[in-house]
Amino acid sequence: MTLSEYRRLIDETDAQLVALLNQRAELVIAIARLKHAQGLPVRIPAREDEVLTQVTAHNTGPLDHQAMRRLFEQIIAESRRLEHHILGTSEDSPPKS
Ligand SMILES: C=C(O[C@@H]1C=C(C(=O)O)C=C[C@H]1O)C(=O)O
Repeated sequence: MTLSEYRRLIDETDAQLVALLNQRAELVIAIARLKHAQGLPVRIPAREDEVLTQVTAHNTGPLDHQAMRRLFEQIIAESRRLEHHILGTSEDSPPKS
């Protein structure tokens, strides 16, 4: 395959990643509203650990577990940011009652 053909495949893969990340973000928004209604905080460290454990369990490379973990730590951080944006809260404040 040529360089431009590989780059075309990268572009298509990136488009799929963008769609999947936004699909995940829609789920995060739904969860944010449910947690807010139940008086739960945005950040649930035990759940974040579970997500990261599952991600590395599914990972078969060539990205190593640490690389995948760093990527998902960033995704989770952006998810929390989105939740706060949707709820009108800040990272430092406790959940609104
Ligand atoms: C989406 C949630 O909210 C936060 C974001 C998480 C994520 O992006 O996976 C996990 C836990 C929470 O800190 C959740 O509680 O499930």
